[in-house]
Order: sequence, then C-alpha cells, then structure tokens
Amino acid sequence: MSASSQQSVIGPLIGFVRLPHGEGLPLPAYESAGAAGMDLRAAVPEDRPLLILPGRRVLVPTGLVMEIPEGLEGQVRPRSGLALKHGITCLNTPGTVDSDYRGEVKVLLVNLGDEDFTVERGMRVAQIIFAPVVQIRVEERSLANGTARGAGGFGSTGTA
Ligand SMILES: O=c1ccn([C@H]2C[C@H](O)[C@@H](COP(=O)(O)OP(=O)(O)OP(=O)(O)O)O2)c(=O)[nH]1
Ligand SMILES: [Mg+2]
Repeated sequence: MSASSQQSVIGPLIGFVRLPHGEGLPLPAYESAGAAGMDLRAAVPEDRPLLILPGRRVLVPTGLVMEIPEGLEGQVRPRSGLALKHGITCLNTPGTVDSDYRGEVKVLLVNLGDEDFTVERGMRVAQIIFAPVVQIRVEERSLANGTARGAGGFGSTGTA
C-alpha cells in the first residue's frame, strides 16, 4: 500500500459517492499511517479554476456525497500549509457534515492573505476528520446543581 493510499482496516466504513464532476479525481485517503484527516480535493472544472480575491470567500465543490453512519460527523477543517503560505482557511471551521446529509460536501474557503489565490481542479483544499458525536436529551430545570467553580470563568482561575 502506498503512503498516499492508507486505508484503515478497523474503522467504520463510510460510503463515498462520486458525482459526475468528481470523476477522475482520487478518493480521499489518509496520507500517512497516523493521519487524522483525509484531504478533500476541489472538483472545479479543469478549464475554470476558482479565483479567490483577498478578503473574499468561495464555496468549493468536492464532487463527493458521503454516507456518514449515525453516531459520527464529518469535520471540514483547514490545511495548515495553505493557511501559512497563502492565508487560505475555512471560514466556518470546523465545518460540520451531519450524518443524515446526502448533498455534496463543500468547502467554504476564505482568502485572508493579501494576494489572489487560484483553486485548480484536484487541489487539496481542506481535510475531513470523522469523529463520534452524541445526541443528548434536554431536560429543563429551574436551578443548576452546585460545583466548586460555580459561575467563575473567562480567566477566573488566574492570569498566568
Ligand atoms: O463545511 C461544510 C459545512 C456544512 N456542509 C454541509 C453538510 C452539513 O450537514 C450541511 C449543513 O451544515 P450546517 O448545519 O453547518 O449549516 P446550516 O447553515 O445550519 O444549514 P442547515 O440549515 O441546512 O443545517 O451542509 C458542508 O458540505 N461543508
Ligand atoms: Mg444546521
């Protein structure tokens, strides 16, 4: 198995459906044995790259629909290299992909740099991390139970 196609053999199985405009792009894969995220590629047309002007945002298609099982979510997060070199990050980070979402996964990029940035087809624009989620039950109460911290927060435990 090559370094660029690591595949977990014990993790949950997630179905990826490739949309027509995603044809020909590699499926997301773990790029190293211990990678937490799988990179997401831009499924923009070869002849129509996306230009992101400084201060502007664009929604980048990935060409993928994911069947995330109940109990998991997808977190769309920025890539540090793009952030460091170009000021490109995800505006809504971490983006949340719900387990019942069956639309195309998209990446909302923002250009916080001072130069134009071009998103080419196949460029790895973000990464997705799959993580467990719990859905809680809500019970309204008149008073919260007491704790040692109480209402202290926002630096209440000291300055250093
Ligand atoms: O970075 C992201 C964030 C979200 N989504 C998709 C999957 C997610 O399940 C859906 C809704 O996202 P979210 O709940 O964050 O947005 P919303 O503004 O609350 O929309 P909605 O009312 O559809 O829930 O949009 C993405 O493809 N990429
Ligand atoms: Mg929502």
